[in-house]
Amino acid sequence: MKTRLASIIEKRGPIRRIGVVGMGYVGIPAAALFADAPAFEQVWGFQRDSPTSGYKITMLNRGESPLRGEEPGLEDLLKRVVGAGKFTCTPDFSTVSECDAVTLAIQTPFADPADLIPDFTPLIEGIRNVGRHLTEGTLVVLESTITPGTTAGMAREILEEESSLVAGEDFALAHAPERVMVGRLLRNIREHDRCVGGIDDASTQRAVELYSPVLTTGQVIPMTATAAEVTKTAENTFRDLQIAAANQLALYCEAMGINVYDVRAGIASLKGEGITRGILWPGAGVGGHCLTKDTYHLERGVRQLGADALDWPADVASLYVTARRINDFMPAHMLLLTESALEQVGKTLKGARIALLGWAFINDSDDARNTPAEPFRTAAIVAGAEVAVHDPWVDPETSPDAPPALSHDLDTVLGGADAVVVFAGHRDYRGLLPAAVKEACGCDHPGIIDGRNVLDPDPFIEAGFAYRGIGRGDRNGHTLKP
Ligand SMILES: NC(=O)C1=CN([C@@H]2O[C@H](COP(=O)(O)OP(=O)(O)OC[C@H]3O[C@@H](n4cnc5c(N)ncnc54)[C@H](O)[C@@H]3O)[C@@H](O)[C@H]2O)C=CC1
Ligand SMILES: CC(=O)N[C@@H]1[C@@H](OP(=O)(O)OP(=O)(O)OC[C@H]2O[C@@H](n3ccc(=O)[nH]c3=O)[C@H](O)[C@@H]2O)O[C@H](C(=O)O)[C@@H](O)[C@@H]1O
Repeated sequence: MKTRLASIIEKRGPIRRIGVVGMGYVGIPAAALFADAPAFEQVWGFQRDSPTSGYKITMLNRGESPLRGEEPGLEDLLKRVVGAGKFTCTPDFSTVSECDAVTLAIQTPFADPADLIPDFTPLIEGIRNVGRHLTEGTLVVLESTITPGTTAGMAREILEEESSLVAGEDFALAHAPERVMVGRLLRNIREHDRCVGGIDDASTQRAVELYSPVLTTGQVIPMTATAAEVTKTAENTFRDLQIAAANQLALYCEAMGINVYDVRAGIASLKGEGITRGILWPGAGVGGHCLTKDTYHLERGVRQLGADALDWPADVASLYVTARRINDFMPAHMLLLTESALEQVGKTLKGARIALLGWAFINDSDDARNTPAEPFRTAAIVAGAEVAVHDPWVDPETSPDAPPALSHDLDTVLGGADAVVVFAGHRDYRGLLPAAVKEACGCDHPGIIDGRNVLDPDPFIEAGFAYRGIGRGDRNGHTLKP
């Protein structure tokens, strides 16, 4: 028996006209790829004309990308689809009434990182605007990373309230999370498998029809909307968990006086017969706007959807939240290593000048969102140190996350430093030479603290540095060379 919705969709025919709400890192490449697919005839990018992002509308209608950083292929693709008249950006939501499908890729930050409650205000505004112009048979897809239960809960309620239509009967509703990484947005959308979940089968099938034409090697994986929400938040939760396991092992190896990278190589050598130990890399901490929040979306989801049904051992904390605490501890450990190196040369954090190398949260990138270098810098200043920051990738003028006095001049930042602390594994730091660093610092025994295993300790120790490294229990207790 065909459902009412399936009949309405059949009468409406194939998806031809698409709306994408939110012209950001996710929405722009998604809209451009929809516009480039022969299956579709028109795509609108709905971008609110806000003081911080309204400028994107004009740029996009000129075929220019407003995104920072290199995105291979994006500018050419935008010029092609804008030139062909297949993509238009607009702040006018009334055009939603012409769309067969509308996706929402709006940011979902935390109002205050301390309470880890998501700020859904922008998303709610977007959902409301879509609801106001929603027509029968339209598919609505949430792409933002959201707390499990949001699509079938809050989003459904708002859309129904604004449209006076019923989800699952008059319109289709689904969640299709994005798995892109900045710097490879187009490739990731085309090649990653895409989890797609509707609130019912007809919604799921309609969403499969929407995403299939833009995938090249990726496959569509159909499931329910809530399962898709859990998939997205859990895959980042598991990555954060794996990193925390590597960080815990690094702390143990430091305490036992051994080299964690030897242990890591040993563990990773166990392969074959389906046995793999995907051990990730320990480091100075976990940043970004995904791994730092998605665990808490998952935790909130199980509390909202399954609190009464959850069977869990008494007085045992969530493994996932514990992993977050371990990763968030790493900047404090970096400060302890810095203090230890300074003590070895008769200095204290108080009054010391620290050269912090690498502000971005990820190697060779300008993205500094939630960088672990921030809590380190704050704690070092509270302890009485002066901190100079170097990062050749982060633009002090345009990056919203740049610290005060960030410099691109390494010698200036190193000048007078009592300790040099590597926080991001930028390729720029892999070639640091002890003699040059020592000359720039201008003291006999600088401290060198390696948070990303980019330096070979021995040449620095031989040159008289007080070396410390994450997981380098085999070197952290070295004697100071003259
Ligand atoms: N950036 C990334 O690498 C990834 C992001 N995600 C998720 O995708 C979602 C979007 O993230 P980004 O694209 O990075 O955010 P973004 O901040 O780059 O883009 C969001 C855009 O939506 C616009 N916007 C906000 N409220 C609006 C409204 N009511 N109406 C119309 N436009 C509105 C903003 O002005 C902005 O241009 C988030 O939930 C994020 O967690 C998921 C995977 C990867
Ligand atoms: C499961 C997964 O791989 N999720 C990816 C993740 O990308 P993200 O941009 O957050 O970068 P990331 O490589 O996870 O790094 C996050 C942080 O973790 C640190 N990190 C990473 C790997 C590692 O072995 N050790 C480590 O300390 C990095 O230095 C960085 O500070 O989150 C993205 C997202 O959800 O936006 C997602 O699209 C990406 O595919």
